[in-house]
Amino acid sequence: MEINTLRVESSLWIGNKRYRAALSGWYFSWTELDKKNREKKTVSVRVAEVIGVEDGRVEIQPQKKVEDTERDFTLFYVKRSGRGSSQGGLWSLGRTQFTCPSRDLRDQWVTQLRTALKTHSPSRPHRLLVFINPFGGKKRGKQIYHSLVAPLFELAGISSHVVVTERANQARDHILKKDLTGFDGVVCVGGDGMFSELLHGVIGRTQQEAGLSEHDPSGVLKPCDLHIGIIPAGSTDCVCFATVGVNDPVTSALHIIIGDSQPLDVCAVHHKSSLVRYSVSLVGYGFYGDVLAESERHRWMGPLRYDYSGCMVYLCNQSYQGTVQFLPADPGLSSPRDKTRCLSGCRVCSESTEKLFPLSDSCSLYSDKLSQYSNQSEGEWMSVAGRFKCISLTCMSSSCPKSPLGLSPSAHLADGTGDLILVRDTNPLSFLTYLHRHTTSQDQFDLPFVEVHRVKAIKFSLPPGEQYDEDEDEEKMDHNAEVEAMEHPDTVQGGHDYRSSSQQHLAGTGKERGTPIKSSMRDFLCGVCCSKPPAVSVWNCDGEILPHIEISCRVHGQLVRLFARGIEDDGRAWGLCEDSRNCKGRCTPHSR
Ligand SMILES: CCCCCCCCCCCCC/C=C/[C@@H](O)[C@H](COP(=O)(O)O)NC(=O)CCCCCCCCCCCCCCC
Ligand SMILES: Nc1ncnc2c1ncn2[C@@H]1O[C@H](COP(=O)(O)OP(=O)(O)O)[C@@H](O)[C@H]1O
Ligand SMILES: [Ca+2]
Repeated sequence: MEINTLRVESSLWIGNKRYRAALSGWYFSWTELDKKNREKKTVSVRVAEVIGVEDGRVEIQPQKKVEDTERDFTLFYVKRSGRGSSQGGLWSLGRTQFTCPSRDLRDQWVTQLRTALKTHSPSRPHRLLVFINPFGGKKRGKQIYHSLVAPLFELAGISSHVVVTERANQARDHILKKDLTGFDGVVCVGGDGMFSELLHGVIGRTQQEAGLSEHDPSGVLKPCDLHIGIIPAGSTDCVCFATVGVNDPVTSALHIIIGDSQPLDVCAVHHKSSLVRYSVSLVGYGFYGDVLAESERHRWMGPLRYDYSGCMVYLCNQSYQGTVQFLPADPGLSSPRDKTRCLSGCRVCSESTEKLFPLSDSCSLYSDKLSQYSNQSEGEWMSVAGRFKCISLTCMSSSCPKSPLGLSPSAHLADGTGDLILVRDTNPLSFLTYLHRHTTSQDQFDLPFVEVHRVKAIKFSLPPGEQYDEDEDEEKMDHNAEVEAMEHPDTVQGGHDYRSSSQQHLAGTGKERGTPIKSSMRDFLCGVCCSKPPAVSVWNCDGEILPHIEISCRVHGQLVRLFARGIEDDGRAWGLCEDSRNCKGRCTPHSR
């Protein structure tokens, strides 16, 4: 073996083929040699993407098997397996078994590789707190974690403390109240609802520890240090899809292991002067609110409940009046219609980091932000009033398997802004065109009844005549929730109501609010033709129904960090662009 400060090199075998292996800088690579020592194919692995180096011949799937042969070592690393297919962004565990000329050389390689790993990958987590929702999605959370994720964590030397939740909000409360010393991150195995619990726990805890109130609508929040990991096992899994590019438990586990870090904008939703919830994907009124409210009654259908409810709500053809005020973001930086995609290492997001946290190092991040806010004039609020099919605010693209490019394909994960999409009342066919464009790469904003604005904050209010006392309405809701619980015990699992308190709160309020909550198809269709159209809808906040209608939202740039790196650009950033017929011109060279 030749070792100098820059390079370690020796001959090795893989099976009966001879290779020259070299560890230099950020890469470990091995090149096949023919009998005349001519170089053939080379494989290179980034040291930062090595998962583990083990003595002997080791397998971890389907079961762990170790054969401690003395001249061998096994390298585990990230392998990009979905290139050029519809699974771009998909990672798997690569494994190569090397045979060295002697045991001594094997020990040297293992030591050198492990040392390089520590040097080039200093921010890997060592200890994680994992929450599994056993009822999320297709109810496979426990199985997914134990069969696919735990063996990878073990291989990478990560110790994890696992909590299988027994009730909604258990994960949030655990993060808010329990001792978290020694944990480098929290991980959820579940859907967007489970992620939202971790989000609320982590943000709440960080503000508590900093002595800050979360309730001031114009207050500054402290960015959170504790990273969040998502192992997708839910219904929509939008946060995972939009930050990783695929919904795959192994890919997400590998991003967690190598300590990837993706900052994420968070929208704080307030009613008057109290915090209602945080959101990262969708704050939606009208169509998406109604779909969620309807879908809660069909939880037993699993992920299909959204398609069923989507069709039902579409048939109802409702629209709602209101006034949306918004604070536009700086148009010089980016626009929701600039046909770019926020990809791993995004320029707009990095430039925003400098704007959000000028001259910052990690210690002064928060105080810098505070002074920046206090020095900054807010800009001018704009206002749009009318009747809408839906109003959506999203801090990121909100791409998901149903909509591979998302609600706002050019939105950014970490630029401190959100995209406000206003879909005015229109005929059912035009609205269907709008919805359908979410499933193709056709521009859903290129329709006369749709407008989109990049914003820092919004406020929603009902028309003066439609306003009502929401507090009085909430009392009605309490009564209706009791009736609902008696009529529909199927939504109650294991003695606990599966829905969160705000969902329970709104259950059965179809008469008051614009949700077609009817118990059967007959009632439903009857409701479509006979009943008076409802005046108000509900807000869907990342899959939770909000207990208020008049709300204000503010985007907090890069408030949390995920174990992710954004979508890697493998030429498929526009989803369908390997197929020029479907691309419809949106696959512009500058977007790649
Ligand atoms: C004609 C096909 C139309 C497809 C329209 C797809 C739009 C998809 C936009 C998705 C935005 C997702 C934002 C994320 C929300 C999640 O946080 C949240 C919670 O997720 P979890 O249950 O995993 O915890 N999910 C949701 O609120 C679900 C929203 C899903 C809405 C899907 C609506 C499907 C609509 C189908 C309409 C069909 C009309 C057909 C008429 C003949
Ligand atoms: N053990 C549990 N029992 C009931 N509800 C739970 C439990 N654990 C988590 N939840 C709640 O279930 C809701 C849905 O979970 P999620 O994992 O997002 O699945 P899905 O994507 O199918 O909605 C979340 O809002 C979460 O708060
Ligand atoms: Ca954003």
